[in-house]
Amino acid sequence: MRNTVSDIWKLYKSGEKIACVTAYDSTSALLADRAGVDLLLVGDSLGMTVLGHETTVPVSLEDCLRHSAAVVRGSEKALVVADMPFMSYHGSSHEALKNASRFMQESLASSVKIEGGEEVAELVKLMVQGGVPVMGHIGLLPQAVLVKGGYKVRGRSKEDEEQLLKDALALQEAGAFAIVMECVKDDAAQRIVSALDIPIIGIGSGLACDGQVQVMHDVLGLDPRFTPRHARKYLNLAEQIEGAFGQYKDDVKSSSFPSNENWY
Ligand SMILES: Nc1nc(=O)c2c([nH]1)NC[C@@H]1CN(c3ccc(C(=O)N[C@@H](CCC(=O)O)C(=O)O)cc3)CN21
Ligand SMILES: CC(C)C(=O)C(=O)O
Ligand SMILES: [Mg+2]
Repeated sequence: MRNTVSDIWKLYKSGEKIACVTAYDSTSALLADRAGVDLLLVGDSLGMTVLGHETTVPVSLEDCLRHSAAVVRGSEKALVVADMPFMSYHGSSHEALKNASRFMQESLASSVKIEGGEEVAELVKLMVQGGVPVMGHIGLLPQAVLVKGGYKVRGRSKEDEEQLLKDALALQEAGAFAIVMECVKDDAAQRIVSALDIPIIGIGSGLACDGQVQVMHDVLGLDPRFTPRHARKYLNLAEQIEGAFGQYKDDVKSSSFPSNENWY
């Protein structure tokens, strides 16, 4: 039986850390699921990691729906959270709710995630009332990269720390089942985690968080172009894959592939 928000709360209440990684396709979802990862996030980071965009801004609703469906098909146990992409929850609450329901009904995701704090709390409340489990996302908000002028660590000033705490409390009050907290300075992060009664899943926000989320490509060392400081590379897949492709290419060129067990 697939994890529900209750299973995630059980982990939180027992003090067991929640392990979350992004997934974008059914094969990697299957592997992370078998490894026992609690929660799979179909991040709109797929725009950068999979589709080759420079930011997550060009990612469409259709992109996210298709990849979410693939992750659901590949996994059995993990709770699947689908990121709602840029501007898919800003027009009107009517449109936002309609878009959220497509993740639940077409992709069969178990929940959605939206970026923002106080400003999206009312919308979170409406989604939860409609039966959509919602994960919040505070701190560094990649969808705001163009208005912020870059990716900046949050919680460096006292005012910013207060705002982040207000945002977290507003999301909790609105009924979010958990919150991703991205790139928030460690002391601000600790304060927010202590003040909240729902799991805070950190990325680049220190050890106090109730769980951690990382981008799959960063964990696997799959993208030779970029790895943020907050990631730990458990493999250097980029190097291994490039090596394997090179050997394959050489074998084709030299006619050492295929051999008789490879033909019919
Ligand atoms: N592969 C990948 N991993 C991610 O974690 C990730 C994505 N892509 N794409 C979407 C967002 C963007 N993220 C980012 C992007 C840049 C920084 C970055 O440049 N950080 C600086 C610190 C900046 C500061 O000090 O204010 C660093 O040095 O790592 C961090 C997170 C996190 N997300
Ligand atoms: C980095 C995580 C939290 C995310 O939102 C994504 O992968 O899109
Ligand atoms: Mg995202």
